[in-house]
Amino acid sequence: MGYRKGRGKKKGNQDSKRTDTRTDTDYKPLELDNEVFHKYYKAQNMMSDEEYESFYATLKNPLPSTFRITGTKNNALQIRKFIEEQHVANMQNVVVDGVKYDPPAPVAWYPDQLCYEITCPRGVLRNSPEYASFQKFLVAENETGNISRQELVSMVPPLLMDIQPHQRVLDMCAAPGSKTGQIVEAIHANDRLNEMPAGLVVANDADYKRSQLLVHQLKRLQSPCFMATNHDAAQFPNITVSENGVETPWQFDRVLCDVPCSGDGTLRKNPKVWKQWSQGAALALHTLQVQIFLRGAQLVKMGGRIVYSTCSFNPIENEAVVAEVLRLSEGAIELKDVSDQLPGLIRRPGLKTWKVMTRDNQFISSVDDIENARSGRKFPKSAFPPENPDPLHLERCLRIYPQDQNTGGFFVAVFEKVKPMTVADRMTVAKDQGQSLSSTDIEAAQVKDDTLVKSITTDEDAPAAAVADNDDAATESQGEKSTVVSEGDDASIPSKRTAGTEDAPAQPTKKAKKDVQAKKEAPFDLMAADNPDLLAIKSFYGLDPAFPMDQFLLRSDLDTKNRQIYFVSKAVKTVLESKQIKRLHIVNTGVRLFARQGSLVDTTECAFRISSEGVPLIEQHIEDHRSVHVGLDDLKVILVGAFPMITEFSPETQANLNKLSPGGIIFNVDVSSANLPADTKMLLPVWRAKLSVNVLLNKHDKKSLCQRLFGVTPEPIPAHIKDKSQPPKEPSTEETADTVE
Ligand SMILES: C[S@@+](CC[C@H](N)C(=O)[O-])C[C@H]1O[C@@H](n2cnc3c(N)ncnc32)[C@H](O)[C@@H]1O
Repeated sequence: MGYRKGRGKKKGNQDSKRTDTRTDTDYKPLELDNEVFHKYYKAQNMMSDEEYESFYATLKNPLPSTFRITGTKNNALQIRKFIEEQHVANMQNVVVDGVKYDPPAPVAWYPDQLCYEITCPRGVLRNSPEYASFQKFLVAENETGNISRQELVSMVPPLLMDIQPHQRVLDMCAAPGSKTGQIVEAIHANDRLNEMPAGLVVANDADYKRSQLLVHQLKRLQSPCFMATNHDAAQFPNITVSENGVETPWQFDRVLCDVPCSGDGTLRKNPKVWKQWSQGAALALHTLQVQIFLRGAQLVKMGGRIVYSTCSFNPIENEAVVAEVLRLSEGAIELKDVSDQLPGLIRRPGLKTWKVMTRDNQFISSVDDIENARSGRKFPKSAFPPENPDPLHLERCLRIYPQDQNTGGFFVAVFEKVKPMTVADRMTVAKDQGQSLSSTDIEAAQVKDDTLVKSITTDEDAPAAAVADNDDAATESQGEKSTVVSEGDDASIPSKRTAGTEDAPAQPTKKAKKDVQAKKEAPFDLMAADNPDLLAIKSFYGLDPAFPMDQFLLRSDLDTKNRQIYFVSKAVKTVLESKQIKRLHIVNTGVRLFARQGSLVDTTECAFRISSEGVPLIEQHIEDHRSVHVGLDDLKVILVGAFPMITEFSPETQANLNKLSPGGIIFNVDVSSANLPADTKMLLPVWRAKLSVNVLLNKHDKKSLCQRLFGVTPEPIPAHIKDKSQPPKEPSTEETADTVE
């Protein structure tokens, strides 16, 4: 159901049009209807007339909410068990105002049933104690990263990418990052004790602010394999990387092109699209979509997989783009038949023919039908159906319609690179034959590949595209000529308040081409393995001798006092060592493992503490001589108190703390008696000062944990300590790490 603030009058015949019926003095219901939309899609013959009525009617109903359980499979299965036993079991007979509501249920086609659907309306969530308790659980687990709220159909593209943990993956249009989250999780699916994550996930977006949102979203996953970049995907740069001493063009095992689109598949979630929808939106985006997909096809390795997706029903953004890129790739990529994957997911075949509509709502079958040459440029030739579609196998595309399984709409197509397409591909073939090229030769040859993408030009007069999300004001101001580009998963965009950023601004396609980087990022400099700080850390914490000491980064604009040390995967390191690294606009990479204590560290052997986000990664690789096993009572002391004295802990913990010299330690908390999913591990970074200790969590995490486990709010940090503390300058961390004696 859609609401917008304001004074606008309802248009059209209200008797024949279904509208949202909620009444609220501040809000006017949005009209859930659009005659041109209806005419346009009815004419596409996507389904029978009867089914079409059901399709159209379903679009007016609110969307059920869905979430997936994240993390390694073992952990995820434990959480599922907990949900079933502790929540679903209690929700079998929820009755609100005389109506019985079904409990949340796993989605049958989702692998291992790790995704749940909640169909009851929002009011029930608030008015049923069982649902309210479940909702509280979801909020807490969402914060810790154990679950992720995401629209169901948006989960499909990453699942069809068939990602293996060692692979290199490029997500070309990634913000706000719902699908990137799934990709990162797939890369870490096999994380085991003493095994370093090996893969690489590059999450690119042309919009710098949205890239920052993405980084914020992905932070909770803390992956050393993750890198965010800021480029127009159609011009994603060519760089070479050294692989076993051989200069090799940088390519990926998997590429996702979840391109900007008109977003009418999200109508159930974004009702404002009803009003904004126009036939021109898809036409304005078609060429950019072709460019991005083509560039993605160039960047995928031989034998690699590329997935193209939109949250639009429009064949101009879907099959027409697929047909054009298949034509341009000259047989190098093939549409894959994935009908055996995700059994149970109802999908319909791609269209082989479709109709194009003019601004005055007339259907035309070819560009030649347009008399005016200038408006002809607004109708790219490739937007029309191909003359001979059969060899393309467009039926292998997946169309997901709302009425089939009560979801949003989505389009997905899966491809494999079967023949060389670029110089990079030809080099791979040559490498297999023991030949190699110099980086200068590779670069010269790459110019030819670049020309292909650049030769596909967008219409200079095309209307600007705007990103549609939950911010009504942002989209209402776009006016008639705007094209709505939906990110599909606005549920996962942090609110302005929590994200501390503005919602995404309009995203004009023309501007997006310019690779404008809004802010100059601090460099991501690799540290020498024998850096004195690293050696001090290694010996103090007892780092495993096999730990890769050459994968640490320093963001060198930070002063020495608050120095932050980050860790990256081997694959990220290889990229950072590229001779052309300056071409890549990196927005973020690396997990912060260590941070230098700002002050009062003279008494310690090592001034670096382990950061909270680094604990899960490092704890398997350090000796446990800096670990202290504690129970829930001790946990309460450290969470509730601000800098509790060592004497406030249990006698056993006091004895253990007294054995340790001042410096960073880890509290290994026994949570077996807490009402948490089985096998929950709780490891907290702590600074042990001479007489007191301090948990090194940011104040929001500390408060949330404290409230969740003990139902109380932590004591505030006394003002005289606050003044002395020197929080690190790294964005978004607010650790008050210093202690006083
Ligand atoms: C459909 S949304 C992506 C949603 C995302 N994959 C997810 O699952 O959260 C499309 C994204 O493309 C970005 N975009 C628009 N033009 C672009 C371009 N030329 N190159 C790269 N990204 C672009 C927009 O900023 C927007 O974030």
